[in-house]
Amino acid sequence: MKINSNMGKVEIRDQKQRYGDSHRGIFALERIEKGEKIWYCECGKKDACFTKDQLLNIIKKNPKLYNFIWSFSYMIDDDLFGLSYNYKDENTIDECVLFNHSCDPTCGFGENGCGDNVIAIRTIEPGEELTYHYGILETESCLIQGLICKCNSQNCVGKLTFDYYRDPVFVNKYFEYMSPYLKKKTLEMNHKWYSIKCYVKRYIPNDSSDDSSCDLEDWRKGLCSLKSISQDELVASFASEEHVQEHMHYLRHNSFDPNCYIIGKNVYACFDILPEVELTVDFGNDSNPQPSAPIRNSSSNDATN
Ligand SMILES: C[S@@+](CC[C@H](N)C(=O)[O-])C[C@H]1O[C@@H](n2cnc3c(N)ncnc32)[C@H](O)[C@@H]1O
Repeated sequence: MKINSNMGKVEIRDQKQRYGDSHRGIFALERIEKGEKIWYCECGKKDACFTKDQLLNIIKKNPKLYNFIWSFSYMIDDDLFGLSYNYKDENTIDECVLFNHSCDPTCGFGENGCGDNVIAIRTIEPGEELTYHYGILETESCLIQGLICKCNSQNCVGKLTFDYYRDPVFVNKYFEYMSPYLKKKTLEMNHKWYSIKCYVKRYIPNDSSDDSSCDLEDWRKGLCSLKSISQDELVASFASEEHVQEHMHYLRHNSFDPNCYIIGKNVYACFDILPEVELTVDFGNDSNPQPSAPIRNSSSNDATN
């Protein structure tokens, strides 16, 4: 198998005993020093990109692609996933997609993020597996949310929740090794955050095809529930009321039957909301939307996740 490593210090080994049928992993053949560049990867530059809905539509039409898409798509932005152009043939561009996750990883992304290189974050001895923490690449709305980790490390968390970029201890340890997207998400936490119950979704225009890598940046973005949200539960919170103004364009105006309301810098649910429902607020005046603050009893709301 072709190795796109700069050193020939690594090889691909069978890992079906740990992860299941047809799983592989990347292993060190020689000692690799902390900070060494291990892998030059072209995926970020060459892969196609899709929204989650597009990926799910592709799988619906072609269920045999389920495992491939689940394993080899990765987040590059809000509701945007990179995937090999050759996905229909279940081929990847680069073997860098064979890095497995570990809760005690040996690698991270180098200077230019996952689109460029993977580096050693500590000394790696011959025979050790090369892994990175998937929390430096994925968020709560990734496809592999809830993956049961089999890394076997002492600090393995078991179920992977992918909200690690919200955790200051994790960020302190891994920020420099995160993908550009996760770095951006982490920095956004200083002025806004959406709770782990919702995510920024890209709404596909009705006339666009499922599997084209078209100009996704132009698609309308909206805040969407990821899980069930209970009445009066906190949905999103911002650093200040000023920041609500800055980011509220993600919340769609709905004067008839909004499912959320805003008090100060916080957004709450008007009633129980099911997963995959767009979150809306009555901003009052459409032409100059202002956060509305219907009188609600918010005493039971907690401004934490
Ligand atoms: C990017 S692939 C990694 C390469 C994969 N082992 C293979 O050979 O196809 C990601 C997939 O590998 C598996 N995987 C990687 N790390 C894992 C871990 N720590 N625990 C359980 N499964 C893992 C999961 O199935 C995951 O969706």
